Amino acid sequence: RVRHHKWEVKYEYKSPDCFKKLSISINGKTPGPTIVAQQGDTIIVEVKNSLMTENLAIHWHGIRQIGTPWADGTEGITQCPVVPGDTFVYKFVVDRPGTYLYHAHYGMQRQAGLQGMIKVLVPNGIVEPFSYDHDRNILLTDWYHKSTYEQAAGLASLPFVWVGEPQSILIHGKGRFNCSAPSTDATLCNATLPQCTPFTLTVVPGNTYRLRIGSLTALAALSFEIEGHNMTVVEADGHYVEPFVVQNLFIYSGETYSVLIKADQDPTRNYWASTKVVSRNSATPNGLGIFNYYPNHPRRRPPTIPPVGPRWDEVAPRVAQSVAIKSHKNFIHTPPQTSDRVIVMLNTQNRVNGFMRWSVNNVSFNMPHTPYLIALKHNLLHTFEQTPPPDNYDHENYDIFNVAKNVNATTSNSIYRLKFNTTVDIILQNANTLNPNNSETHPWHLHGHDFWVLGYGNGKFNQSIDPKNYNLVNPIMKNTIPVHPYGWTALRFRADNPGVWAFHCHIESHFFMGMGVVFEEGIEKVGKLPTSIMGCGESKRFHRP
Ligand SMILES: O=C1O[C@H]([C@@H](O)CO)C(O)=C1O
Repeated sequence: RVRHHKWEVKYEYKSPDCFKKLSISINGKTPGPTIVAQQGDTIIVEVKNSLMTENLAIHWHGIRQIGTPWADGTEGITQCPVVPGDTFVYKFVVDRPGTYLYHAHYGMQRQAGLQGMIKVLVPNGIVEPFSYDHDRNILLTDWYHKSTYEQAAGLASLPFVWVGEPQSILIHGKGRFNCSAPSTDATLCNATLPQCTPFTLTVVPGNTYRLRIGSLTALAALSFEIEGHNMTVVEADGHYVEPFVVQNLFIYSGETYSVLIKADQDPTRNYWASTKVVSRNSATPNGLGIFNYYPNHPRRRPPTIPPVGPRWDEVAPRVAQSVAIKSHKNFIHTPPQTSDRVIVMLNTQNRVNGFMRWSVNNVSFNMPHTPYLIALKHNLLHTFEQTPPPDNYDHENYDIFNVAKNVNATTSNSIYRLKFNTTVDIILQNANTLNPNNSETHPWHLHGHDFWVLGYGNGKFNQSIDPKNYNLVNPIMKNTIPVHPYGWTALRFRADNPGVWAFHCHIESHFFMGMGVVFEEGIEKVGKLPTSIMGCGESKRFHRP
C-alpha cells in the first residue's frame, strides 16, 4: 500500500505552553500529523517549504532507508536543503513494525516544532507478543521561548551564549508556562488559551493501553510517569523488549518506547501524567497532563499533589533501566559474535579558536557544502577532507574524570569509511566537560541502521577486560542510546546498508556544536541518485529541476 501525504511547512504563532512563539507547523499542527502505516507500506510525503526565508530537510528517524539512502533527510549528508517555495518528495518503505519519529534535520530547526511520530503496524494476521485494548501515542518535547536563530547564533558566538534550560516540557505539544512569573511579558502569555489546556489521555477503567512514547527534546533527558500506575515496557526503538515493569520511564531524545498501562486504579478520580528533567540540574517545571478515567471530567484536577519524580542527579536508576532492556526472547536477532573493527569515540566538550564545541576523539564535526552522498557517488572527493578521523583517543594519558589538560580540539568534515558488510563496534566513552565534576548524558542516534547494545560500564572502557562481559545472547537492538555520565556504552552494527549515515548526539545544540560523525559504506552499491536532492555546493551542476 502506498500512503500519500501532502505537507505544508510554515511558521505560525503558537502558544503550546500559553506563551506566544513563532513555531514551525505541518499543515497547521505542531507536533505534526502522526504517520500511520503497516509494515511494508511505501510512504510518500510531498513537503512544501512555505517557511519563506528558511531552508528545510526532514529526517525519518528509525527508518533504515534500505535502498533509498537519499530519502534519509539529513541536510549536508544525504541531500541539499529544500529551499523556500520548493516541494520535495520523500519516498521510502517502512519495512518493520514499531514506533518511530520524524523531525527537521537542518541546523537547529527541529526544536522550533517541526517534528512528529510514525506508527508502523504489524501486517494483518501477525500477532504481537503482548495484547492491549487501545493504542495511543505521546511525543515528549522541551520548549524554548527564544527562536532557533537566536539560540544558534549564541552557540556560535564569542563569548559563548548557552541556550540554557527549556522554559517548558510539552506532552504531545501541550505545556503550561507560569504566565504570572515576574519577568514574563504579559502580552505574550495567556494562561486561559484553549491551546494550553493540559494534555489529557482518557481511559476506560479496566482497559489496557499501549502508550507509544517518543522523545524529541532539544536538550532534556526525561522521566515519565503516570501517578499510581505501573508501566510494562514492551518495545524500544521498534524492537520487542523482554517485558519489565517500571514506575517511571527514563527516555532520552531520539528514543521511543511502548509501555502497557492498565487502568486498574480507583476509577472515581483522575491521575497525573508527569515528566521531569533528569541528568541536568534544571529549573524547568515538570510537564503535567491528566490521565483521565472515564467518565470523570477530562480536566478535573486530580485530588493529589503531582508526583515529584526521581532526583535529577541519581545516575544509578537510569543506568539500571538501560541495562534492563533486553530483546524479547522470541524475537532475538543474535549479534555477530566478533567484530572487524572497533572505533572508540571519546565525547568531549572543547574549545576551537576560543569557540565552544563538542568533539569525538578531539575532532569537532563540520558540515560540508556538498552533501557526502552526492560527493561520494559522483567522485567529488575534493569537497571534503580525506584524512579519516581517528579510531581512538589517547587512552593512556587522557583523564576522563577531570577537565582536559588541553581543551583545544580541531574541526574536520572527514568521515569514517566502513568496509561493506563488515561488523563494527562503537564504544562511546564519556568524560568530564569543561566544568569540574561534571559529565553529561548524551543520547547517540545512528542513521540507516539498528545496532546491538552490547553493554554499559562506569569509568574508562578497558579493551582487554570489558568485551568479555558483552551481552552477545539477547541484546536489544536500538537506533538511539545514552552514554551515561563518566561511563561508556558499547554498540555493534553491520555495515550492510549502502549509503552515507550520520551518527550523532541527539541534543540539538550539541550536534550543532560538532558532536557527530559520518559513516560511509557500500557507496558503489547505491543506485542512481535522484536529482531532487542536488542543487547545493558542487552538486549544482547535476541539478535538473
Ligand atoms: O554545551 C553545553 O554548554 C553548557 C555549559 O557546559 C557551558 O555553559 C552545557 O551545559 C552544555 O551542555
